[in-house]
Amino acid sequence: MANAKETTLYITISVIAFVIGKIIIALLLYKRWKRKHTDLENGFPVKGGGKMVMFRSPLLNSVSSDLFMKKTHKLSNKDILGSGGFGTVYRLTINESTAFAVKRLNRGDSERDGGFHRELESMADIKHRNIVTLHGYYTSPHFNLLIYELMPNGSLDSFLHDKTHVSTFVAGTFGYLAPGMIPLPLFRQLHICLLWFIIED
Ligand SMILES: Nc1ncnc2c1ncn2[C@@H]1O[C@H](COP(=O)(O)OP(=O)(O)OP(=O)(O)O)[C@@H](O)[C@H]1O
Repeated sequence: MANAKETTLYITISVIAFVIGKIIIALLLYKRWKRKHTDLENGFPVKGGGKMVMFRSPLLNSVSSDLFMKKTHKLSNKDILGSGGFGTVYRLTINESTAFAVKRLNRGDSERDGGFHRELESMADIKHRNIVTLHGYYTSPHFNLLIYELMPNGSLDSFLHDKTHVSTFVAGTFGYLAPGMIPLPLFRQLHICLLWFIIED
């Protein structure tokens, strides 16, 4: 009788220990999943654990890195300005008078990391009024950011190839001609001249 009681006790204790063990494992797995899920909300880790470097830029230095990162975490698809070969560019608005273009490059493979370093090296060395200014960068285990001056009118490429812009440009430059009347080769020549002026300047 005593043996039966002892056996029941052992079985009960084992079952309780097994259930508690399972609950602890489930809680740990849930915590891990939740952290991962929250981290990647909007594609930007909430706790980046990264390093932000601001170049001697009065504009970026006027913004604290905490505020900058807080705003960065709120970026979503509606802030996307465009995408390139290596990453996505977002409009980051700090306040009514301050905004940046932030290029996000995901990490994970050497090609992407290499792209970030190449762009950083080349852009950090260049300072020209016709070339967009790199204000700083942010690097973290999940992604890198390049912080650029915002070009509110978009890229030269979209200006030259987007039909709406072309029509506006043509109509503005040759007001006496209807947009559709400019022959393409002439426009191509203007295109080349414009680029030549920019490079020569
Ligand atoms: N400083 C900026 N201000 C405003 N829009 C920008 C800025 N930089 C990039 N963009 C927008 O984001 C798009 C993607 O830019 P990004 O530099 O990533 O690519 P790309 O230069 O077109 O190509 P690649 O990455 O292959 O060099 C551009 O076409 C442009 O519309």
